Amino acid sequence: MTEAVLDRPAPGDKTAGGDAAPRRRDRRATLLELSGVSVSFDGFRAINNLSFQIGEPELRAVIGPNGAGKTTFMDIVTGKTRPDTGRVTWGERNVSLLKMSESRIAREGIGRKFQKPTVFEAQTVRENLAMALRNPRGPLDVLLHRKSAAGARRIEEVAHEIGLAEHLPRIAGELSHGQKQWLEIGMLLAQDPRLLLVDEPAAGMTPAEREHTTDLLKRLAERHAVVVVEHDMEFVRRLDCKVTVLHEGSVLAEGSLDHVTANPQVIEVYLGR
Ligand SMILES: Nc1ncnc2c1ncn2[C@@H]1O[C@H](COP(=O)(O)OP(=O)(O)OP(=O)(O)O)[C@@H](O)[C@H]1O
Repeated sequence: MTEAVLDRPAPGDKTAGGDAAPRRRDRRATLLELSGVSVSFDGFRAINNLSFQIGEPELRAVIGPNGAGKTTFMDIVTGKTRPDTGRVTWGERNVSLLKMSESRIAREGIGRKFQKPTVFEAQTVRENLAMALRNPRGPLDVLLHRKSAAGARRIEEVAHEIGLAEHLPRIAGELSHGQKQWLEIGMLLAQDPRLLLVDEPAAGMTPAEREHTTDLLKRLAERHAVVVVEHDMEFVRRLDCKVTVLHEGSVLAEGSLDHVTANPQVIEVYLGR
């Protein structure tokens, strides 16, 4: 299935009437699709006939009260939890993720960032990014040499993207909480993911760090599918993207934040307890 999107013109695009004018872009293809997915833990249905899709590129916020199934959704997509029923398909060829191991799913291009940063504290920012690089080793030294030069370039690129280009020689343990979060996002980027699942990126950040994180996620979503699970509505508002509200393991509402927060059922779920 595809969906039409509005986008900014590409650099150098003279057909769209100037830099500020949005234009209709190629239709966005579905990258990930969950269909009729259910999973129970000891008879309790944590995910209940869940169906939804993520396009590429796209920025999507997934919200919902405690216990709505947000973490379990990510566990299913990354292969940590296997659903009892339903389909989870991926990419142009709609391959099923359900039979793949967690490491195979990661190699397919699905990266997950947990809430708590897990960078290697004793290593430098550069070393952290180097360890994360997707770096298949071939038998020929000459090729290895070329790869390491390319790797160094890629590290610079990623560091620039996450705003840590000036911090590459620093020990990761000395970074601020926000910088560690960006480094970890960079470590995901180093593996060239197509889909990034990001769990509560704004938690514990200063206002300035939150702003940087908003900008970073929005920029990443120009080229990747980015799914942000977040409790903080102000942060979600700033992401300015489509929102999926989960409740009791199903989609309760979907659309802009204004649209979903005007939904009486959503209000009931959030405030009626
Ligand atoms: N391994 C498990 N065993 C038993 N119950 C589980 C397991 N994992 C999740 N659950 C239950 O499934 C439901 C959904 O949990 P989940 O962690 O996905 O919700 P969530 O939306 O991420 O919540 P929160 O916002 O609090 O993190 C909860 O009721 C939880 O207690």
